[in-house]
Amino acid sequence: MSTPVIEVENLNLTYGDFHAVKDLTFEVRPGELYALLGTNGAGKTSTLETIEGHRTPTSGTVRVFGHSPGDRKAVRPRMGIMLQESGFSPDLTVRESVGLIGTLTRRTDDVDRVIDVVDLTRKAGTQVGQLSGGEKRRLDFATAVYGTPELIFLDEPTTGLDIQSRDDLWNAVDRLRENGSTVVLTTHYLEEAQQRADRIGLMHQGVFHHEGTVAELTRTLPSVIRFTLGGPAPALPVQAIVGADGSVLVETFGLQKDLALLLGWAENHGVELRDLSAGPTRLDDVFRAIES
Ligand SMILES: Nc1ncnc2c1ncn2[C@@H]1O[C@H](COP(=O)(O)OP(=O)(O)OP(=O)(O)O)[C@@H](O)[C@H]1O
Repeated sequence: MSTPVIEVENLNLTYGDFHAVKDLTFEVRPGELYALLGTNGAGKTSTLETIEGHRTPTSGTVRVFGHSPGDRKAVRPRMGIMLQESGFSPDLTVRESVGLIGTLTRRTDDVDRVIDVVDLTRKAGTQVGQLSGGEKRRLDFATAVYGTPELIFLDEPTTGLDIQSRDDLWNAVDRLRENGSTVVLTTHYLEEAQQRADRIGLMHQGVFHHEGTVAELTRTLPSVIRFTLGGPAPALPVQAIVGADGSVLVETFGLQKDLALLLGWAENHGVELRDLSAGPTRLDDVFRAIES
């Protein structure tokens, strides 16, 4: 098996008396998209900052490409970090800011190519202070694109982006992955993680509540069928929770069988199942199960 890009072993981080990350162990493999998710204050940022070399572990070890993250020369040029706020100077233009990424990371790329990938060509001469929120976010993304780094950190990359910009960003991420980049993602948009992550580490209060593929995470929970009844209807053929507004929720470990029963019942009685949806448990439900 190939060497992991990131290896975290028994990582502990404390702030004074507060134990923020507790004996965390995981690895990220080459080419993977790994999503680090969790409740507020779970310890995701603390963990990422340690991997990025900005924070020293209280105990435990972290290796990136087999090196300590503190070994800046060996590690820094190989990783692109899109923070929630990159802190580009408001007085610099987009082109000057993108050029700075090359200087800081010691990676090489064509500045105009990068500006084109993040769709800021029309704003290349505009000062950062005059960009909209979404345009600033796209400029932040340039830090991950510049020089096609082998390892990319995306910290809530799509927050504040409209749908078109979001799709563009994910297309650009797909291209980086085709070039072999490994991606570590944090997001509060669980659908994005569910659709794109190879594996997910779900943190809560400093430890992993779950770790594995999306399928592994959701397998332990029942599938869900939802629909709404427009009016009075005969007794349902399966166990369900029926709301006062006619909304129906069926939780089942036999999705195909129960769905067939419901469709047959609706057909026989001429009942319309409005807004019908059926599928495996979503990550949102896994989160709700943790928090409750
Ligand atoms: N510098 C610090 N000093 C003291 N406590 C801190 C410090 N940084 C973080 N913490 C605490 O450590 C815990 C983990 O914080 P962290 O920012 O890693 O969580 P997170 O999972 O990124 O949360 P969120 O989703 O809310 O951003 C929190 O309870 C936070 O209050």
